[in-house]
Amino acid sequence: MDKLLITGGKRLVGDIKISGAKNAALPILCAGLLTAGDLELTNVPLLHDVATMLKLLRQTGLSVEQDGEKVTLNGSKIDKYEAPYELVKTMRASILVLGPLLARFGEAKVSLPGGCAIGSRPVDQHIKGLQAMGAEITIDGGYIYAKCKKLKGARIVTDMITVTGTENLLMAAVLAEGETVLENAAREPEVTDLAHLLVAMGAKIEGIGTDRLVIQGVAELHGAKHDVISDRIEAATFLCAVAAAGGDITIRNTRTDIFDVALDKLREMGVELTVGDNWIRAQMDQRPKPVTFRTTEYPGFPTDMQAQFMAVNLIASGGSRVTETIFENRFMHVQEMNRLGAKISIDGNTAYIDGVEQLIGAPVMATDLRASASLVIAGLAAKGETLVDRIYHLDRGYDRMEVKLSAVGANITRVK
Ligand SMILES: CC(=O)N[C@H]1[C@@H](OP(=O)(O)OP(=O)(O)OC[C@H]2O[C@@H](n3ccc(=O)[nH]c3=O)[C@H](O)[C@@H]2O)O[C@H](CO)[C@@H](O)[C@@H]1O
Ligand SMILES: C=C(OP(=O)(O)O)C(=O)O
Repeated sequence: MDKLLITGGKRLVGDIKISGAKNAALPILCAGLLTAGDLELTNVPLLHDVATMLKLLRQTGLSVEQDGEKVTLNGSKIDKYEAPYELVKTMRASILVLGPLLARFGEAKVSLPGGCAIGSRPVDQHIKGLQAMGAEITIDGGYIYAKCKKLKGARIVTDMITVTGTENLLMAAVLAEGETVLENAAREPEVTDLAHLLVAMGAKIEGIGTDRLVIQGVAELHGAKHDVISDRIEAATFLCAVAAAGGDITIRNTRTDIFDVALDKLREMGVELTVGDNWIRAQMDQRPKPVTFRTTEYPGFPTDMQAQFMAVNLIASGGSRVTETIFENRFMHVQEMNRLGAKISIDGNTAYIDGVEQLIGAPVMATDLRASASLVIAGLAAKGETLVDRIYHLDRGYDRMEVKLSAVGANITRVK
């Protein structure tokens, strides 16, 4: 099993190119199920989750051609409407085939994703929405069986804001008969990116970027070309790395308008930011100042950046509070951080961090994707060697993180 060996204490200097967003690429690849035409996608990140999604989509009969970050899909020969447990268990986003398969082919059999390290993560809202559109849904043997000759538009109010729930229902609604209104829709930039692709395929969607999406179903969708939005979570992760380790880096191929809250927090930490049209320069030459925050849905502070910002707080010049409101178990990194000499205590969904002057390297274990990233950041700031185990979590969502970090001067290598 691969591990990352980090010798901390190096300043980070240079340029890093940000990849396409995992959380946009995954639903967008599933949109290939909605049309018999060609979808030509660029800026598709080279991630394990993308490879898993392509494997899953190939099993349905979808044709996939991949040339680096360019992926062309053709859905004219799909004849299997299933997502098996073996693939779904490794990637929850597999649930995103449910809406498109049901909408275009009238049936789908998708394994229930189950929980994961960060929480129980039910998909009841996906099911409730599809039922409102007329789908007959049964659960048997760990699988969701969904049937409906033709989905019908409906007004759907989800109990909470759900990102993949909104995406699944959006992809179902574009081929449903009549009007669907999705109230309480997620506004994450990745949802918006999917909506723009669907419009390019001929879908009729109003309210893109708001919490009320109004969709007029169309009989069929055609092919389209689309450049996947850049990954704001990857971008923020590297900015946190420089906040913790110090240095002067410029991230490129990034959007600068979709993570204001994170940029504000970085400034509060003492990072000097210069923002261009598609780049951000971050300079840090002081001990970080502590920042207190609570995670919420977009445009609030993203749960997917919680662990990385906590990693910077570990060495801040004072105390901070981090409150997680989206997932019930997203503090698995805390015990590992404490092994590096951090001082964190947890009370309910709030972590209290007492900044220490210096972390000391140690072997640590990654428990989920962003926890892994946070341990890498802590390792870059720590004195001595940190060995991060179970980095298959990291590879799910970061394109060769150690290569990008080495290129800006980090002492980090992948070991077997
Ligand atoms: C592939 C992808 O895009 N993953 C992102 C997506 O996950 P995902 O779409 O799974 O997360 P959701 O937005 O659905 O989850 C938000 C909250 O709603 C709950 N919930 C959700 C659906 C449902 O049917 N019932 C229910 O109770 C969840 O357990 C969680 O507590 O959004 C999360 C929140 O920004 C991010 O951390 C993930 O990186
Ligand atoms: C939680 C995440 O992803 P997923 O929903 O794919 O598990 C994440 O990207 O941090």
